[in-house]
Amino acid sequence: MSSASDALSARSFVSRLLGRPMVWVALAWLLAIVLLGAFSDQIAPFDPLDQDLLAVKQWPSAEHWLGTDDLGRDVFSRVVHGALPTFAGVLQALCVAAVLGVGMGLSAGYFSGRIDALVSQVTDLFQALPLIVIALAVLTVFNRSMLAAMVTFGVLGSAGVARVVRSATLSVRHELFIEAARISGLSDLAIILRHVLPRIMGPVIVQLSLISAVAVIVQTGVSFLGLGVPPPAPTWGGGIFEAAASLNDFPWLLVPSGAVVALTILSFGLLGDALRDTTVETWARPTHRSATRRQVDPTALASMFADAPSDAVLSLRGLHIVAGEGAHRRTLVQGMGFDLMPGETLGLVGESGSGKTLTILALMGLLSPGLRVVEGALRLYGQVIDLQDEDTLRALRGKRLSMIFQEPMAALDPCFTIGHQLSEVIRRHDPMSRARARARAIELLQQVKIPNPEDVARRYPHQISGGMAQRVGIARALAPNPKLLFADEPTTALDVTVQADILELLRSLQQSHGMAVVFVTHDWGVVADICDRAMVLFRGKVLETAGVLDIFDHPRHPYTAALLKANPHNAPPGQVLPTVSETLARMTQEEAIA
Ligand SMILES: Nc1ncnc2c1ncn2[C@@H]1O[C@H](COP(=O)(O)OP(=O)(O)OP(=O)(O)O)[C@@H](O)[C@H]1O
Repeated sequence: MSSASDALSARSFVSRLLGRPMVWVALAWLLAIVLLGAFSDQIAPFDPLDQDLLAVKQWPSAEHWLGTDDLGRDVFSRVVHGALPTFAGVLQALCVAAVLGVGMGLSAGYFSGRIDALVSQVTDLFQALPLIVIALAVLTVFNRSMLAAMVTFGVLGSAGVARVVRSATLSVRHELFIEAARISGLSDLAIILRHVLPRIMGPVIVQLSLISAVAVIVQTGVSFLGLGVPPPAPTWGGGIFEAAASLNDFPWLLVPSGAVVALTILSFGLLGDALRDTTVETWARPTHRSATRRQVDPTALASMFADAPSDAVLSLRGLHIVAGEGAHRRTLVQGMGFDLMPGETLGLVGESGSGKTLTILALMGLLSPGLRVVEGALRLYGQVIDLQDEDTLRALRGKRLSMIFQEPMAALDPCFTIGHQLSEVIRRHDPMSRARARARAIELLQQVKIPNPEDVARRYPHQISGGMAQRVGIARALAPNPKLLFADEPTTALDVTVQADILELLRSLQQSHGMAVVFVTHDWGVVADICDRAMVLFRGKVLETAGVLDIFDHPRHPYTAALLKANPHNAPPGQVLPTVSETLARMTQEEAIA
């Protein structure tokens, strides 16, 4: 699932980036300059070194498009010939900064400990050194070698890249898929190249585009000081240096070389900004689905609930969720609908991938980027809501709709104590003093039967067990006193002995709070234990909905019967449990024989 959404995010990243007109302008300029430089011999009308002392300091004309300089050389030809050395210098600095910075940052972030300390000291040192003074010293020692100056700049600039890469690596290093790759025996190098590097490319590209802009400035600055490539070779910085000498009597000379330098720096800067903004929009924020949604007629929406019981807490109709666009579009949930009565627990049952989680995430307005609701409406306590309207769903989240997650730690921020996190939720929904919120947090911890709640409130999430974390997750979900709770397999990640306790807790809390609950599970034992009705899903569609006793005794759909037969709770000891597909195939054969 994560790789699919990553691919979708990458596609949406590129389309968002190219959707910015300034990116096209910047790319067009940089590409034009690179092409001019690459084909300078063919494009430049004159030899950049050819002097014509009878035509010095001329204004632009049909013969000399950008005029001539103080030695009568064609300015356009010199600018065009100066492009390639400039870009070659940028490339040299970029390669050094990228290899060194990414290498140091990845090692520091991934291995931590002594390597991290060493890299920190090296980057501190690089950042403390005065760039221009070092560059001048290098140019003196290496006889005005621009390559040496650019390599030096790349080395010193790598410190900034290393810092960005280090912090990005630290944030992905402890993700589960990295641990899983480690356990599966992948070498550190393979993990870094295959799993870490692709995840941190966004900030790395942004940083490198900014380094390119600074490389142009450094290169031009060095040439301007007369320490770069010696005259009469054409360089942009050299052009500015020569123009400065004629500033009083022929100021035009400053315009061509000054403009190309300024526009190139501006283009790298614009590209860097656009990359940063697009990275933030695509990966850090859910997509702007609500901004582009089509307007739905409120009467048409309301008419979707003509058959819904009037006293239902929540009614869902016609939910369609899709992933991808055009030829890549896949329908994941199709025409989903149900009614939930006050105080009722409805179980959503189905195999993995049947659309259970997506359904409740859509109801919370929490679908991840790349997924979208194309149709569907919700009626919540009489209020009809278009499910594409994420703003309205966001306002309901927490207050009226609450959720317990499958992974207990998912709802908890590792940086804050349990008490702080609960108080924060309480105060967001009901403004009150910190002391009162803390007392209410302790009360909630008592309600979810956490022993010694004062002590637990002072602990951080990593200092409590998985079962306790799930109790805290439940307390957090209950904090705003919701009347409707979504529970996404809240016991799956827990030890079996703890599972029963959590189920018991949920049942008693549901009764005491009078909440209606939608319970996602693939465990028939849980359905029997806690649900009033069950709804069976298959490939994003509802196959049947019935009371729990009914569904166990008289499943109407063959798939439900097959799913029940695959229930390990019913397995006769010593016999192999039939799979759902085996049972379905046998049923089809028996039907054919009959
Ligand atoms: N972000 C996504 N991008 C593309 N496809 C997705 C995305 N999220 C989920 N899917 C697909 O949608 C389908 C339904 O996923 P969902 O998570 O709702 O399944 P589920 O029934 O909750 O399964 P499980 O019991 O394993 O959690 C699956 O085929 C899944 O691969």
